[in-house]
Amino acid sequence: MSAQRDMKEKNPWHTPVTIIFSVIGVIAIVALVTVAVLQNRPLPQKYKYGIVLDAGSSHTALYIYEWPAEKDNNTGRVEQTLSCKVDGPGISSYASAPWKAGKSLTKCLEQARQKVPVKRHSETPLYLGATAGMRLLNLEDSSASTKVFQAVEEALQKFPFSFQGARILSGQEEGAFGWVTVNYLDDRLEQNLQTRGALDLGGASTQISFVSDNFDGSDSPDNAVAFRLYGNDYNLYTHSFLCYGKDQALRKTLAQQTKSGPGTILDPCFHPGYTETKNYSVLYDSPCVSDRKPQGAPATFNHTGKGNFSRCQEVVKRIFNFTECKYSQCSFNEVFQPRLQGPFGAFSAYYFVMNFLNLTDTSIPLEVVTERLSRYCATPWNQVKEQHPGVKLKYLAEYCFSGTYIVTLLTKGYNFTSENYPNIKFIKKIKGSDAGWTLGYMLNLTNMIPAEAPDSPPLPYAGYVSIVTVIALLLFVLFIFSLRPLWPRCSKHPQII
Ligand SMILES: Nc1ccn([C@@H]2O[C@H](COP(=O)(O)OP(=O)(O)OP(=O)(O)O)[C@@H](O)[C@H]2O)c(=O)n1
Repeated sequence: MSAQRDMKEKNPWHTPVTIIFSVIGVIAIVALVTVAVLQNRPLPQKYKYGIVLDAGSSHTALYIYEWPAEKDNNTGRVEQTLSCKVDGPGISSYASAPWKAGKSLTKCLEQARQKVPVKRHSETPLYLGATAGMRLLNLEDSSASTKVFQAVEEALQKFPFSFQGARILSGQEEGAFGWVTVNYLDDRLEQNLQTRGALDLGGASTQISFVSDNFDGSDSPDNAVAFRLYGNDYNLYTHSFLCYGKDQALRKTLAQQTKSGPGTILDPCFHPGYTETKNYSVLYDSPCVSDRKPQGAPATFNHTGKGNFSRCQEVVKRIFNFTECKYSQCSFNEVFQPRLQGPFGAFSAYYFVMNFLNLTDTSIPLEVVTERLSRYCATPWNQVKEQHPGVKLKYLAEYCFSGTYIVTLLTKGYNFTSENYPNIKFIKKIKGSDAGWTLGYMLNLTNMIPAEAPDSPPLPYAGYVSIVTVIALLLFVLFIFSLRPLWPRCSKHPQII
C-alpha cells in the first residue's frame, strides 16, 4: 500500500502542475483550430442580380441573372434565375403607338420586382438591348425609333432597379456577346478549352461567330472582335446578316415569287392545301424588301402552298448572292468568312424550328435531314394541323419554309458539309441559362469576366481545415514530448526507494 502511494507521488503525470499544463495546452490548441476554422469559414451565400431585356424583332424577353455576392469578378458562377416572355410583338412594332411599347414591358418587370430581394433592388442593374427589329425601324424612320425608346425608358425608370439605359446593339455586338454567353456557360473561357462557335437565328437578322486559326482580322477588319478573357486572347470572326432572320427571309422569298406573277403565289415552301389571302403590304413594308408590288396588281394576293422541298430550296437560294466575292472566300452577299472551325452551338430560331421538326440530332446525316424535310413539306396542310393541335397556326404554317431556310443557310450560305454538320449542336439552354446575347452583354457591362485569370486561393477550404488540424495535433504531440524529462521511468518492478 505504502509502495503504491509512494509511486503515485513520484509519477510526474500526477502532479497538479503537469495536469494544469496539459489541460491548458489542449484548450489552447482546440481554441486555435476553432478560431482558424471559423475565421475562414465560407460565409452564407448572398446573391447579386442583373436584369437584361432582349427587345427582339418578334418579341421581347426579360432575363434575371444571379451570382454569389463575393464572386463579382470571378469564375463562371452567373446563372439565369428567371425568364419572362413579354406579351405581344417586339417593341419595333409599336412605332405608331410608342406608349404601348413601354406598357407591354410592365408585367415582366413586376415579376422581376418580386423575384429580386427588396434590399437588392436599387443596386440591381437593368439593361435593355434592342436588336434587328429596332435596327430596321431606325433605318426606316429614326424619329419613330427615338419615340419608342423614350416610351420604353419612361416605363423602365418607374421600377426600383438601377436602370442603365436602352440602346440598339450593333450586329457585331449581338454576334460577339452570343459567342461569349455560350463559351462562358460551357466553362470554355475560364478553362482555356477550344471555343464553340455561335449561330444565332432571329426574326430579322442572323449571326455567325467563331474563332478560326486562319483569321486574324486583317482580311476583313469589320468582322473582327478581339477579346482578352481570363488571360487568353481571342480573335473572333463575327458577322450579322441584317434581313436574313427567318421572318425577313420569308418576306424576301415571297416577294421574289411575286415579281413575275399576277395575284397568286404558288409557294413550294408551304404545305399543299394551305391557302390564304394576304395583303401585299405584309411583304413590302420592310426595308429588307426592295421589290415592289407588281404593276397593276390588286392590294391582296392569294398565297397557296405546293409543298415541295427541292423547289422551295431553289426559291430560297435566290435571296442569297453567291456570285461576287472580293476576298479569298465568302459566305454570301460578298461577305468574307474564314474556314469553319470547331464545334458550333445553334440557338434561338435554329433550335425552335429544328426541335419542332425533330431534327436537333446532328448525327442524322444531312441527306436524311433533307429527305425528312421533303416528306414534311409534302404533308397536306389539314393533316399537319391535325397532328399538331397545340401549335400556333402562324408558326405551324411556316416550319416547312423555316426548316428549308435553315438547311440552305447552313450548307449553301455558311458552307457546312456532311462532314462538319455533326459539329453543330442545336441548343436552347446551357446549364439552365438561355443561349443568346443577353448574358454576354451583362457580363461585359458589369466587368464580370476579368481580362486576366483570377488568383485562386492556394488551398480549397477543406484542405485548409485538414492542414490546420494536422499541424495543431503535431504541436500537441511535440508539446507532450517536450515534457519527456518529467515522464516516469519505465520499469517492470516499481522501484521502492
Ligand atoms: N416556338 C417558336 C418561337 C419562335 N419562333 C420563331 O423564332 C423567331 C424568333 O427568334 P428570336 O431569337 O426570338 O428572334 P428575335 O429576337 O425576335 O429577332 P431578332 O434577333 O432578329 O431581333 C421568330 O421568327 C419566331 O417566329 C418559332 O418559330 N417557334
